[in-house]
Amino acid sequence: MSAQISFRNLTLGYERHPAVHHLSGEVKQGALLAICGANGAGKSTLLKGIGGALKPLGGSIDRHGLDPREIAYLPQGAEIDRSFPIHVYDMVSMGLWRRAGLFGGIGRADRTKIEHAIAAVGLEGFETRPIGTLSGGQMQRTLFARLLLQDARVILLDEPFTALDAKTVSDLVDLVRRWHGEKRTVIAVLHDFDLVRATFPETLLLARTPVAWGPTAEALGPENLLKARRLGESWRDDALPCSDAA
Ligand SMILES: Nc1ncnc2c1ncn2[C@@H]1O[C@H](COP(=O)(O)OP(=O)(O)OP(=O)(O)O)[C@@H](O)[C@H]1O
Repeated sequence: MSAQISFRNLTLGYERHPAVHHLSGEVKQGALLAICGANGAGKSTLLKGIGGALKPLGGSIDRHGLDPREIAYLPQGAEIDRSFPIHVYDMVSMGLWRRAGLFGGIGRADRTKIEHAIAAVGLEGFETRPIGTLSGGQMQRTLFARLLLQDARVILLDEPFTALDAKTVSDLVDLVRRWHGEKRTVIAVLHDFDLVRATFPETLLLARTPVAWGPTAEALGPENLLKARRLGESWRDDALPCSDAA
């Protein structure tokens, strides 16, 4: 498989303070990659960099000509405004916006796609529910239905299964497996190592710098986890990029 996303000595951060640095490597087309690491390790920052919301402070990200519309991004739950007055059906239909355009209108074929996506996540009957009244699991199912409609080549998921019950996790993991079977590239930030070991063949263990990147069993081996923990004890949020600190 050829490279979908390549990193070359990448530094990402905020106000010139790096949150991810010295990351080099490539994500192959069709990869199913977990990003693991402690709180503050730079995982969400890296997803934002891949999605293009954050520009590198140093080094580069090469998306190999991928149209930005081909990248779908599911942020952490806390970043989603549930007070926005919108129904499940309309929220899911937003998955079509990038392709149809905001004022493109929704035709009969699109309505069928929306209905299928809602059915695929088990939310039939919830179409007219305001999203503010959904449980956490129902909301996450709604967001996965929106991702289904986005039909993107690359899917970025930030802690997609946090605070969900076992049935919901199992249903949503099935969708991730389906995307993988369709040769889409899926990159997910996850804290549940058992889930990662069972589902994700490849893992990047991050502690601001990459600790390990490869087959999950090796990347999450005891030595790497210990190294990641040690690195985590020495982080400073006011650190400068290495080029400035030298
Ligand atoms: N918008 C921002 N402005 C300034 N600093 C930020 C911003 N977002 C994140 N950071 C900092 O960057 C560092 C990495 O944060 P990031 O959210 O990428 O970590 P994470 O590995 O995803 O953590 P968690 O597991 O807690 O979600 C942290 O020190 C965080 O405080």
